[in-house]
Amino acid sequence: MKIAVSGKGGVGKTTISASITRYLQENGYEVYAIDSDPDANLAAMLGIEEKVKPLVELDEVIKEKVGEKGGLYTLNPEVDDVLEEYAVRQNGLNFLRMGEVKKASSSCYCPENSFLKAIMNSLVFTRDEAVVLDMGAGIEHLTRGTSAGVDLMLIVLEPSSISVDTARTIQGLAEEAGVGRIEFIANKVRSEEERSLLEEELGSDLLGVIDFKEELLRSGFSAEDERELLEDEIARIFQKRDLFGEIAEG
Ligand SMILES: Nc1ncnc2c1ncn2[C@@H]1O[C@H](COP(=O)(O)OP(=O)(O)OP(=O)(O)O)[C@@H](O)[C@H]1O
Repeated sequence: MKIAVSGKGGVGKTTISASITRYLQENGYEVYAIDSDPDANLAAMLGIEEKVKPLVELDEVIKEKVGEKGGLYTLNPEVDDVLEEYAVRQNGLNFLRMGEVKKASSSCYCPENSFLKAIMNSLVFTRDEAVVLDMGAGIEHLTRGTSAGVDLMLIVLEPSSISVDTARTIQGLAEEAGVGRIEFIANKVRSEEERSLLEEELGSDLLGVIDFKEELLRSGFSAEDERELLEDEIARIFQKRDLFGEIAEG
């Protein structure tokens, strides 16, 4: 199962990706958490301190494994040299980092795209494995190639019309790209009024709502504390609707 978390900058994608990663891990999945945003701190939120080799270096290796014409490549957690070299692994969690992509021109995301494409389309995962991809803000990377293999696109938004508009744009691109399921999570909701407006606006596309956590405004919160705060909310959303189970069942 491949899950991508997207949305406008700063809406909470990384915190939500980290919470989902832990939720899935606690529910018995082998999780591959991939940080595709060079500015994000998914590692810190998952309590990972080790340096992780960036996956952009792996582009050639993937091409070699799947062949120039494409093909399938199954990551094997027991023996895989790729995981040994590029992942930090602990108890059912494999943390991978995309790394900084040198942009040849402002519109070229070639190495990142080709790797994302390989990982999303060529890698085969079993029912007990889940990929959680924390996507960078912006929509340039949302092409057919990179999104076609995604089973679930979670679009995070805040209660603002700009954030809702961006979410709808991402939804359109993801639909065009052939993503199987697309769901919205509204984060940082401060009042019943905001909640009702979002419910009205998004209808059945809205999977769940997470309240604004005033605690996070206080200093002294670590990245892990931050994730823990949202983890219960994520558990509540996915206990109400077992989307992961539905996807695994096909
Ligand atoms: N429910 C919430 N209540 C209050 N603050 C929140 C909530 N969720 C996330 N935040 C805060 O919002 C900020 C941005 O969160 P996060 O880094 O997860 O967003 P992002 O979408 O990944 O950002 P970027 O696009 O910059 O990578 C963080 O300071 C985080 O603590």
